[in-house]
Amino acid sequence: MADNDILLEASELTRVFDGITVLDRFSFQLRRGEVLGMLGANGAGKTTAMNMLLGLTTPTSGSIRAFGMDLFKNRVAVLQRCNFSSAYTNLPSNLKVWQNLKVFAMIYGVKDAAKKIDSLLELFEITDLKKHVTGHLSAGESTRVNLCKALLNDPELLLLDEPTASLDPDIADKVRKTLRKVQAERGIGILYTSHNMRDIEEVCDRVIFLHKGKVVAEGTPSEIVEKTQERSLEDVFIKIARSGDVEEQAG
Ligand SMILES: Nc1ncnc2c1ncn2[C@@H]1O[C@H](COP(=O)(O)OP(=O)(O)OP(=O)(O)O)[C@@H](O)[C@H]1O
Repeated sequence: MADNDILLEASELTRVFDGITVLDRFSFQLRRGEVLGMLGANGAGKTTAMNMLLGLTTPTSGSIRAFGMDLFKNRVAVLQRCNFSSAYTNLPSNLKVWQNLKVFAMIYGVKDAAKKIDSLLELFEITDLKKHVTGHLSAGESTRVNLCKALLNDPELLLLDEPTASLDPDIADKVRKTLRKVQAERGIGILYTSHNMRDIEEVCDRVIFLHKGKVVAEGTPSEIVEKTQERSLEDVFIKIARSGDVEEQAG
């Protein structure tokens, strides 16, 4: 595979907080056009890893390369080509939805921002929320506004932290399909966390399971289920969360 197919590469990322290792030699590669799921129980280290990949937390050791560049030495150049959305981060609450998106569009230097904002609101079926005050939105509405924000700069690399966490099943289904469509059309690489295994099976090409900061299983969702001889990805998740590992069965 050509090196420029690798959008993001974490090598031996380790983070120690107060003497406790919360990320332990975590390595992975994310390729252009791939959706990689990062799974693990509460406290497994996913948010710590996401924060490092956004340049917000420094690793105790290890390195991150994005688009072939060292993240910490080329933070601005890297972050211009990325974006991020989380169910748990809020946009400024006093602005209307379009004002918020306009501010981000200006920060990102988006050309023809009004048209871009309208097309993204339409994509996530929230055009009717354009003039609503952001702080008055429901959790699911504000999640979709956040996703609009995350696509404003046409990122090549997208970090999504539980993007469907607050969505009802109908909207979650639509959002998954929309994300998959946009991702396939534009060849975006996505790192995706979720506690919803349906989400993961539908959206992710490949997954990594973290337990106490260590990678304990890796592969396509169906490969992992087959190798571990569990009944479903959800069963694999529960097994790892409770016993810390899954045995891979031979043959
Ligand atoms: N700044 C910090 N100082 C000390 N400990 C921290 C800090 N940030 C995270 N931790 C610890 O690191 C571990 C991993 O936390 P992290 O938030 O990365 O887990 P997570 O996999 O995202 O969990 P969840 O699914 O609950 O969001 C936890 O035990 C947490 O308490």
